[in-house]
Amino acid sequence: MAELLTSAQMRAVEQAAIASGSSSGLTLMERAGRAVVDAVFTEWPDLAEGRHRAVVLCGPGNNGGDGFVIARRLAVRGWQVELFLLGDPDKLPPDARRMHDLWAAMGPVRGLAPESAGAGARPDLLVDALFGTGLSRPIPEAAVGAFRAVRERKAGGLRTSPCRVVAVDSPSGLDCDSGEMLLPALPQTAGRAGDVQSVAPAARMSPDVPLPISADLTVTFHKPKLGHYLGHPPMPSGKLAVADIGLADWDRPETLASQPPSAERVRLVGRIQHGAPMPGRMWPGPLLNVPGPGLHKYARGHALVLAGGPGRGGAARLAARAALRVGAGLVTVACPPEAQAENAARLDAIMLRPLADAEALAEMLTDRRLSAVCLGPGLGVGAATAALVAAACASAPRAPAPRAVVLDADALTSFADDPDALFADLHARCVLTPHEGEFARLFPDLAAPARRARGQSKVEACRAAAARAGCTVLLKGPDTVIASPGGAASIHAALYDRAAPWLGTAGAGDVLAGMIAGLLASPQAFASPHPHVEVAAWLHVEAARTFGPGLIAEDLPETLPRVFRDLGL
Ligand SMILES: NC(=O)C1=CN([C@@H]2O[C@H](COP(=O)(O)OP(=O)(O)OC[C@H]3O[C@@H](n4cnc5c(N)ncnc54)[C@H](OP(=O)(O)O)[C@@H]3O)[C@@H](O)[C@H]2O)[C@@H](O)CC1
Ligand SMILES: [K+]
Repeated sequence: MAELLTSAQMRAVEQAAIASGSSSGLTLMERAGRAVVDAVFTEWPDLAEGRHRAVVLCGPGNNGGDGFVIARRLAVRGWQVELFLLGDPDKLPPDARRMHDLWAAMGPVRGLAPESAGAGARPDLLVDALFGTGLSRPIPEAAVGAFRAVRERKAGGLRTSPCRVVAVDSPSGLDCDSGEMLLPALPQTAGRAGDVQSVAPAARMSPDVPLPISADLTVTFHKPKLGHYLGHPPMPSGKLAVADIGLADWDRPETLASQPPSAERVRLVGRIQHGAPMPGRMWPGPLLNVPGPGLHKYARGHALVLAGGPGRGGAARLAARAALRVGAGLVTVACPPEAQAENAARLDAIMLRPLADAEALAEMLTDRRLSAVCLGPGLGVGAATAALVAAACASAPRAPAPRAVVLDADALTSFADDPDALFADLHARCVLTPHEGEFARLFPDLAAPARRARGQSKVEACRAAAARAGCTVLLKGPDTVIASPGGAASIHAALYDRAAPWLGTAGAGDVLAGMIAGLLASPQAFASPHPHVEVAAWLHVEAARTFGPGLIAEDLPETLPRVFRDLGL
């Protein structure tokens, strides 16, 4: 479970190292530049041999300082390096100025402008050292223009090799806290492939708009930043490499993957901790609802999944199947009496009970062995569903822990007119699993357009939603965010080498709700649902990736046994 840092947290670690006297800013900058060059050669071994051509674009801060180090190190290897600086050398911060001077003794520093940057033959490598963690507003148009001008240079002579782009710390324009691209409004251009059609001021509003600045490889330092993992593909960072620049001793210890996360640091859900994959018995093993030797099925909990009327039971059956496969000892589907025949024909290991209304649910939930309830998928939008939600939440037994309640789909939308009525029902063992549309109905002021306009990230918005709701909220997307009322937050990113595009299929969300319910049904589950929700998000994507192309929602629960075997469980 890797940690993700905000720009401010990264600066604090850097400052702690410098204040200790163990490292100077100059040393860190030298290590950062060296790490980028090493990462380039690892990624593109053909560049490690022989002499090549590079264009280095340097910005007005320490990101630019790293660029001067890279230029010097490439030139020392015999590369032909052109360097352009945005801004006045006399205004560079001291460490960057020192690196500027070292480079200036080796080669020219040219002012950055699209015209000058566009002249010359296509380089083998474009180094984007314009802006990093210090970005505070949309980048200047000249920076975007110069970047594009270099990229569009024509190949010289017989060369046909591509221009690879490496970004130092982040592709310039990426807000390292929110993942938004802070770009200037650019003029509409005439429909050529790769052209910018429209870029809203200050933000890339749609994943369909091509990015004027992006990288093939981004090399960030010490730990990834939140912004690298927030957003939709294609990710402007391209591929992400994290370079050790000797700051580990000045950082705090990470929370254990098997424990709820702390409120201070956002964590990236996954098996990687301290740069290496954890064995399955360390994570997610301890958070799974697995059979112990000699344990009764009730020791793994009993999940109840509510289903809608005739012809609408498929979503609940998917959720129920997922709850059973993920480890609940027993799963019961409760449906309106008129849908009983349909469900009976489709269920075997999953039990079935008729359920007329909210009053009947309250009565059913006097059975304390029902340790988790999942409701929403296919339930229908309206007052009847809202009443079922109230009954499910109100009947939480106090001991040993309140019953877990997972609310998805129609259970959320039924409160679109009165979200406060939902929040009044919820307790700390509830989990809401909205997609962006459902989230917008419950938290209109935290929805994507509103939060972007305020410069608020998806993580901050989800934290605010969890605090308001008083329970854990999982906000779906390729960059799923999980937040709990105390401020704990995680990102599960189905991005980069964990992309799972075939997960965009009908019913996949119902399966996720069922997986969460199945894990939380365990009497051994933590009081905080957060770490179990993290595991469910991970298993969901892992099952999709394990199954691969052609996936439909039914395949997700059926792939879980293979995922568990692959984990060595
Ligand atoms: N932390 C570490 O451990 C290490 C950090 N290192 C490196 O330092 C980088 C962070 O450096 P940084 O703090 O100087 O910020 P950086 O991204 O260069 O930009 C700041 C400059 O840009 C300016 N500026 C901002 N936005 C602007 C805009 N839209 N348009 C125009 N100007 C704008 C801003 O000006 P101001 O806002 O003050 O007016 C300021 O001059 C980090 O990403 C990494 O590469 C490594 O060397 C070693 C280890
Ligand atoms: K950069």
